[in-house]
Amino acid sequence: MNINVNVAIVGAGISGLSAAWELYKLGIESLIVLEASSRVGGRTLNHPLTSGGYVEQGGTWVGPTQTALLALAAEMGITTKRGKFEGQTLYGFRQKWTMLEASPTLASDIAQQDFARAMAKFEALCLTVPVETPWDSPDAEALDSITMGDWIEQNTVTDEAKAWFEGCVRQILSGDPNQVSFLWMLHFVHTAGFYDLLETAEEFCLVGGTQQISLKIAERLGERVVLSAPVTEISGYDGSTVQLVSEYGVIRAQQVIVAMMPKSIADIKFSPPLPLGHRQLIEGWKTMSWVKIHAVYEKPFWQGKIATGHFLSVDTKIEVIDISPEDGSKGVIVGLLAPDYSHLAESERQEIFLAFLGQTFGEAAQRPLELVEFDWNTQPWIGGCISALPPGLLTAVGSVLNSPVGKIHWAGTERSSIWVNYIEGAIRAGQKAALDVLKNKV
Ligand SMILES: Cc1cc2nc3c(=O)[nH]c(=O)nc-3n(C[C@H](O)[C@H](O)[C@H](O)COP(=O)(O)OP(=O)(O)OC[C@H]3O[C@@H](n4cnc5c(N)ncnc54)[C@H](O)[C@@H]3O)c2cc1C
Repeated sequence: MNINVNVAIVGAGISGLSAAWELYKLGIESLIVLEASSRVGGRTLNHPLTSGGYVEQGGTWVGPTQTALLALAAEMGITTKRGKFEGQTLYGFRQKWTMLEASPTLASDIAQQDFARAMAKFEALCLTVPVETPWDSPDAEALDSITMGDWIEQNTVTDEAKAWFEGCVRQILSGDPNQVSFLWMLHFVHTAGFYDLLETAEEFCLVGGTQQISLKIAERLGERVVLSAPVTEISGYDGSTVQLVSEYGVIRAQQVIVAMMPKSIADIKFSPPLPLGHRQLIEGWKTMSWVKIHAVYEKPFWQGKIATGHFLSVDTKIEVIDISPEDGSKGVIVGLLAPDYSHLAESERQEIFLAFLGQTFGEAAQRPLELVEFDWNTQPWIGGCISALPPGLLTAVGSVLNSPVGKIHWAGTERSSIWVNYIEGAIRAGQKAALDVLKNKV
């Protein structure tokens, strides 16, 4: 099949679909969205429960400053609900659970003071990194020459503060602080505002799940969204018409938006080859992800008996959060397990997880009605939750991140300068790419 369109979009995650929806509303009806997998939503995915309802395997939470996401959800008629049960996070290190003090004083435990001092220094440094051009930061090269793990090591004195800091970073990164550039990490956090704001990113969920946004946009775009159509080749982007090859057929487009996890772009053959900087950047990304497990119970029997619904163990690299519905109609705990657990057999992983639930929520938590797990580390076409850069790349070639190459524009959450790596960033990057396409006069 041969198809001619004004704009072709590669990837029907929330970024690609936001781009398509923006273009459609602005009068560009000649467009196609090509998606490799058999569903839309990418890193957002609902899973129906046998006991009724659903859980979210991917991106779930929404924060009050994520205004593009809240606006798009409202436009699609989707409302919000409570994100999780109240209670502060307990950090576990060497078998001891600790609540981190917001403002420790000189009378506080030495480790609490150590942690707070390091966090204040980290936040102050975050603010020096421009969100649009992190490579222009003062001392950019020095900051990009070390890992986040190196910086924690150099800036904490006590074992506890070091472990808690690593735990905090692993929580937002879903991976190892020793693999990512310190400059990249500062930029990541600054695009959300500052560290404390990251905690507010779990304030709400969407009723029906975040995948609803993509499903509803796809419904409105109808046949313009084509599933099971991986793009394998993009050619002629330096001329007047771009040609995209997919199992669906050959598509000729005036402009293209590639809205995928950057690492996956390496699977597409470009003719002519992309410029060197773009290739180095695409190949350099690291992808990382938790294994996400939901345990479902008849009732949240632990509520009222324990101090909090949120435990983050630095020792085991497991985090568990009570996300039971507010009306108490069932109990639901979500577990986020570090990528290290991806290599274990499912039964072994679940045994460890259930034992952990028993220790934190009480012995009965070892007997859920249903246990549902999803490992993003092993998914085709996506292969992770977060894309991160190792030391050196952001200063060497980061400046090409958002530059179009001929008729190709880039989207996907990694291209955003606000809430990068979150759904908010994905929507903003999609909407920006749509406007860039329009500026280039379709
Ligand atoms: C476990 C987990 C928990 C998360 N938690 C949160 C959270 O609570 N809050 C939050 O805001 N964010 C969260 N995120 C992150 C959020 O889900 C992502 O930032 C966002 O969904 C990314 O959207 P995207 O459109 O940029 O990319 P993607 O969703 O990755 O979309 C890219 C699409 O491109 C497709 N594709 C790949 N290759 C090709 C090809 N060759 N041809 C055609 N199509 C192709 C893919 O199949 C995919 O559908 C989480 C993610 C995960 C995995």
